Amino acid sequence: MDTSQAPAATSNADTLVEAHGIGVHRGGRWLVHGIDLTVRRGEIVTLIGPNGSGKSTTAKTVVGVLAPDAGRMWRAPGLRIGYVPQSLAMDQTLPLTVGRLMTLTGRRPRAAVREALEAVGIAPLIGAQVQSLSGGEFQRALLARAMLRDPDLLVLDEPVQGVDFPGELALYGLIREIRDRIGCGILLISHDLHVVMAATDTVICLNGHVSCRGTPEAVVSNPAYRRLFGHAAADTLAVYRHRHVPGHDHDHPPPDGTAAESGDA
Ligand SMILES: Nc1ncnc2c1ncn2[C@@H]1O[C@H](COP(=O)(O)OP(=O)(O)OP(=O)(O)O)[C@@H](O)[C@H]1O
Repeated sequence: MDTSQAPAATSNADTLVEAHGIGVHRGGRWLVHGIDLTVRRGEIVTLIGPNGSGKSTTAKTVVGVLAPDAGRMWRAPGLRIGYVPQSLAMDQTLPLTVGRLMTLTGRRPRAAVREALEAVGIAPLIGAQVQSLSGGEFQRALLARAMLRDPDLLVLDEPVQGVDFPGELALYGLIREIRDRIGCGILLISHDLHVVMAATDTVICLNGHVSCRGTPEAVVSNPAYRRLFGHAAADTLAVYRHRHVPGHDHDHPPPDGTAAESGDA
C-alpha cells in the first residue's frame, strides 16, 4: 500500500502520520475499515473502544507492522517511531537485566540508557532482573526503551497493563511529561476510559470503524460513545479530569477542534 504520497491538504509540517480510510481484511472480514486519523507533533491521540474493536490493528497499521488492505497510510519522511506493543513475549526464565532489555534491539551508549531510565524514574533499577519488576516498573522500562529511539512518534498499546490505579495516574502523567519534554506525538491505545481520556488531546472511539472523535468532553457526550460504553461511563470523566490530571486542559488544544464525528447507527 502506498505510503509515499504527500499528506492531505489539511496537514502541515507538524503532521507525523495520516491514515486515509484504512482497512485491514483478515479471515474473510474487515477487522477495521474506513479509519481516518492524524497525529501531529506534540499531540496525544487516544484510541478507545471495546475489546476486539480494532485498536491494536489500527496501531499496527500506523506503525507499519501491518499493511492496510484498503486506504492509504502516510508517514512523514524519516519518521522515527517508538512502539510499545500490547504484549511482549518474554521468556521469564531467562536472566535479563533492565539495562540489557534496553539494548536488546539495538546498541545504545550506557549514558543514553541511563538517561532514558532516569526520565521514567527507574534509573536505580538498571541492574535489576526484569522478572522482578512490578507491573508499573515494567511498563516504565518499556517506555524508556521506546524513548531510546529518540522518537518523533510514540505508539503505546495499553501502557498501563498490570498497573494499579495510582500507578495509572502516574504513568499517564509521565506520558504527558515526555510529550512536553521531547515534543513528540503520541498515539495511545486503551480500553480503560476515564483516566486515559483525561490525559489526552483527541479521543478516537473505535468499533471496527470510527464511531466518534474529538476532545474527551465532546466524545463523552456523543451518543455513539454512550451507546458503546453506557451513560455511567460518560459521567465520571470530569472527576478525573479535574482532580487527578490537573493543569492540562488548555495547554495543548487539539488541532482537530472538538467536533464529534459520525455516530453509529
Ligand atoms: N491476524 C488476524 N487474523 C484474524 N483476525 C484477527 C487478526 N488479528 C486480530 N484479529 C481480530 O480482529 C479484531 C480486532 O482485534 P484488535 O486486537 O485490533 O482489537 P483491540 O480493540 O485492540 O482489542 P483488545 O481491547 O481486546 O486488545 C478482533 O476480533 C481480533 O480477533
